[in-house]
Amino acid sequence: MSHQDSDVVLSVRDLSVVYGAPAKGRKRKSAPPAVAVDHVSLDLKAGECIGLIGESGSGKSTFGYAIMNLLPKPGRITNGKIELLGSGDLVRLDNRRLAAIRGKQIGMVFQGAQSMFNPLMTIQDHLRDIFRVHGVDNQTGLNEAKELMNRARLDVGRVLRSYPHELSGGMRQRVAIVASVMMKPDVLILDEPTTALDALSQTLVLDILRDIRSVQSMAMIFITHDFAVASNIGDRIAVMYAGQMVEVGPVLDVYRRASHPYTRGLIASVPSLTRADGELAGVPGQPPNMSDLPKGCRFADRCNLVTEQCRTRVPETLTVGNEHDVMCVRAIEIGEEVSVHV
Ligand SMILES: Nc1ncnc2c1ncn2[C@@H]1O[C@H](COP(=O)(O)OP(=O)(O)OP(=O)(O)O)[C@@H](O)[C@H]1O
Repeated sequence: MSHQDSDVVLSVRDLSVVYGAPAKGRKRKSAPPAVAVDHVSLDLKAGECIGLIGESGSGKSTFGYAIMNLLPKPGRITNGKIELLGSGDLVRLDNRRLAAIRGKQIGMVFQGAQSMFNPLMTIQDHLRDIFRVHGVDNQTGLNEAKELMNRARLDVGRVLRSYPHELSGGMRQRVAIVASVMMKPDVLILDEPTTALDALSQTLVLDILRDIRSVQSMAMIFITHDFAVASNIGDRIAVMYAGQMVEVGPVLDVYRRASHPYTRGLIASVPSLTRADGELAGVPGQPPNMSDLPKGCRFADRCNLVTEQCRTRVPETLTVGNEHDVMCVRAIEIGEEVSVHV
């Protein structure tokens, strides 16, 4: 899903990620490899925020880790390109070059970012490490960090002296954000940065991200399973289902004219996203097994608009509006029907 644009900072083309070792010889005893991200393309423009949503297991985190070229084993990129403006194809860079780019040109705040901290080091020690890796003078770096901490409503003096366990989860998350934007990356990937936080801390983190974006131009991919959060922070929404990007478009367009039945289900699930049994309220059923995918559309078994051809034909991506792309054979009629009702 892509629209060539001159101000694109990150261009992902046809990216596939598999968990599992490649087959050796004819007989395979281990489980077949699971395709977690399957031929996904996405362009991120300078300064924009894409809210990337989807159920657990849809491949959102894998997509984020793959962009950083930091996949946990046995994950591996089997296809595609990740072009970062000015740095080339990240898939093909060596580790030394990647280490220099990570943090400086492209940053990531991980799911449960608290684990990024060494319990034996103060926050100031952590920051010093970052300055050292990127060759930044200690005092200059510290001044920059202090300003960002103020923006993140953190008590600078106390936080710098503290060990990670002395801070609350929300404070650690805010420090993680400060640490990841300190080098002013062009792109920041945030993997569920608000999931483990209470409602107040969630709102604060979203406000802080907005505030930081207003002073330093930075494109973001904000991964979440929550449509409301994605539409609150995002300029565009990207919806992943079973390793594929099934709908991408500007927030308002997707909201008003959701054209994939899965996206419609996600919207119908807001605000009570999941039921007690873990199913999405608006989308009954479970995603397919990623090691044994169906032949046609991956959503067919859960789709209330399924037709015979959906079970045999892999859907193409259709453009239903300006920068609004949908992977469903019925996207155009579904979009028209929805817009009549809003
Ligand atoms: N380290 C791993 N080893 C094997 N399979 C994995 C590994 N990590 C993820 N997977 C598989 O890849 C698929 C995508 O997982 P991923 O964590 O990227 O999804 P997600 O949308 O980020 O889910 P969540 O919202 O729960 O984080 C799933 O089928 C998952 O089981």
